[in-house]
Amino acid sequence: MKTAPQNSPIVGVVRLPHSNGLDLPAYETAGAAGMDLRAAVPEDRPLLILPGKRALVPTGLILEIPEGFEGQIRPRSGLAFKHGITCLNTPGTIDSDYRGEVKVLLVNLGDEDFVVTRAMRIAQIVFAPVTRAAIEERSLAGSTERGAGGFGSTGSA
Ligand SMILES: O=c1ccn([C@H]2C[C@H](O)[C@@H](COP(=O)(O)OP(=O)(O)OP(=O)(O)O)O2)c(=O)[nH]1
Ligand SMILES: [Mg+2]
Repeated sequence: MKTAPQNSPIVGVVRLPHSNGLDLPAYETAGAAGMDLRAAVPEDRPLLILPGKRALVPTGLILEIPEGFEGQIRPRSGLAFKHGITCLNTPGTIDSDYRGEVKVLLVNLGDEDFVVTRAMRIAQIVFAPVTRAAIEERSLAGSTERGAGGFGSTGSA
């Protein structure tokens, strides 16, 4: 089953010309959390990412995410495991009011050159509800058992 349940939020997709011919994001399996995103680089101009370098990869897509949701751009574990390719800013945040092209910031943490070819599945996007909080300034923080302890204060084992 590649379709979503009936009550799922509807995300609009607008294609930019350079995504013509590419599959739209879709869940690959019935229980997949993320939809894979494809690289909209030109067929005849693949993108080379040298070891230690980063690149902003176009998807050719504008998303219209409903208010109250966000898109999280996450790495694909296969690319990370096999090639050391991950998203530098993971999880990348796609705001519901963003109307620019979704881009994926890849970094090559491996030892070898990595070539991004057209239609390659480079990352995945997870849609998630967002809670927007209100900030209230206070003069003192209430006391807790943890207090100011952090960064390993409870021990390492
Ligand atoms: O991996 C990403 C992360 C962000 N964006 C787009 C969508 C997002 O809504 C916008 C802003 O992202 P973010 O808030 O993370 O970046 P910023 O550095 O704070 O930029 P801005 O000042 O535009 O908010 O950039 C992407 O296309 N890919
Ligand atoms: Mg921002």
